Amino acid sequence: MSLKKEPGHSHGSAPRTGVLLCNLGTPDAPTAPALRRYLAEFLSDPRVVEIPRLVWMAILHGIILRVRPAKSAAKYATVWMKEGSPLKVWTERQAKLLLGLLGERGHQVKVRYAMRYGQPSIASQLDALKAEGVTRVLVLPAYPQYSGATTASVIDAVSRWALRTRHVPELRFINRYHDDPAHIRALADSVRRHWAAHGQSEKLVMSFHGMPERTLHLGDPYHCECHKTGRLLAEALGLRQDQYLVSFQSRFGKAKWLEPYTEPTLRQLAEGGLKSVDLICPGFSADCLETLEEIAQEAKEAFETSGGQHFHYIPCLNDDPQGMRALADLAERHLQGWPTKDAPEAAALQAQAERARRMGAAA
Ligand SMILES: C=CC1=C(C)c2cc3[nH]c(cc4nc(cc5[nH]c(cc1n2)c(C)c5CCC(=O)O)C(CCC(=O)O)=C4C)c(C)c3C=C
Ligand SMILES: [Fe+2]
Ligand SMILES: [Fe+2]
Repeated sequence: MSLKKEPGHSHGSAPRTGVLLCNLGTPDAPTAPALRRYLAEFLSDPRVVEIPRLVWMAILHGIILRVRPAKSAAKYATVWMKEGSPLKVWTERQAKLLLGLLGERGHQVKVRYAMRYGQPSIASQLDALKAEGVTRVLVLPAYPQYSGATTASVIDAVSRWALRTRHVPELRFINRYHDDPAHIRALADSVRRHWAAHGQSEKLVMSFHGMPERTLHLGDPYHCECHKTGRLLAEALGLRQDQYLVSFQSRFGKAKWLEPYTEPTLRQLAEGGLKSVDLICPGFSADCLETLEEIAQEAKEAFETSGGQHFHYIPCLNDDPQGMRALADLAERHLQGWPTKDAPEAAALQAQAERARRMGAAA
C-alpha cells in the first residue's frame, strides 16, 4: 500500500470539524445490473455474512447474484422516489437538516452523508472533508442499535480509509443511541400522532431488522439493544406488556435468525383473532425498501389475508423535526471538547480585531 499526495494543511478559519452521517447504502437504480453491483459489494462484506469466504463466494456468485438482483429490483421499483432511492433521499435530507441545526446552535461544522455500500462512499466523503480542510471527524452511523454487521462495518470502512491516509484526522465514532431519551421521546411522539390521526390499534408491533441468531451467542449486543429500545418506547407510551411486541424482519437464507419473525407473527396474531395492529420499525432511521416494501406492503398483506382488518404502518423518523433535534443533540454531545464554536484561529483573529479597535478608539 502506498500513500497518495494530500492537500497541505491550511490556516484558514473555515470549519475544521466534520460530521459524517453514514447509512447502509442502496442501489443507484431499481434495475438488475445496479442491484447486482450493490448486492455484490454488500454481501461480500465479511461483517454481513459470516460464513467461510470460499464457500460463501461460490454461493454468492454462483446462485444469489444470478437470481436476486432481478427480484430485488422489481421490489425497489415499487418504492422508488422521483429523486431516487428512499434511503438515500432521506439520508441526504437528514444531513442538510443536521447542518442547519448544528449551525443554529453556533457550531461551525461541515456535514456530509455517506453510504457504506454504493455511492457516495465513505472514503470519497472523508477525502472531500479533508480537501475542505477538516482535521476532526465525528462519524455518526445512522443505526440506533449497534450491530457488527452495520455499525462496526462503518468503522471498518473509515479505518480502511485511514490506513491509506497520511494525515489522519482526529476521529470519533458514535456506536449507538438506542436508549437515548430524546430519541425515544421522538419515537413515542410519532406513535402518539399516529394514534391521534388513525386511532390506536389493539397491538403495537415493533419490527427490527433481523440478524443470524448465532451473532447473539457470539456476543453481538444488537438483540439486547432492540429489546431495550422496545421496552423504553413501550414505557414512554404507557403500554402494558400485552399491548406490544418486538419482532425481527428481513430474514436472509436458511439459518435461524433472531425470533420471533415479523411476518409469521403477524399471521399468527390475525389467525388468533387480532383485528388491528400498528407497526413501527424503530431500528431504521429512514424509510427504505425494508420498511416500505417488506412491511408496509408485504407484511400488511400477510396480516390482512390471515383475517386481520386494519394494519397501520407508522413511518420512520426520516426528517421529523423532533427526531432531527435528537440527532443534533447526540452529535453535539459527541462534539464536546472540539473547538467548533470558537475555533482557535477565529478567536485569535477576533482578539486581534478587538485590540485594533481599542487602539483606534484611544488614538
Ligand atoms: C445477508 C445478511 C444481512 C444482514 C446480516 C443484514 C443486517 C442488517 N441490515 C440492516 C439494514 C438494512 N438492510 C437493508 C437491505 C438488505 N439487507 C440485506 C441482508 C442483510 N442485512 C439485503 C440482501 C438487503 C437488500 C435488499 C434485498 O435484496 O432484500 C436495508 C435497505 C436498503 C435500501 O436500499 O433500501 C437496510 C436499511 C440492518 C440494520 C441490519 C442489522 C442490524
Ligand atoms: Fe439488511
Ligand atoms: Fe427484505
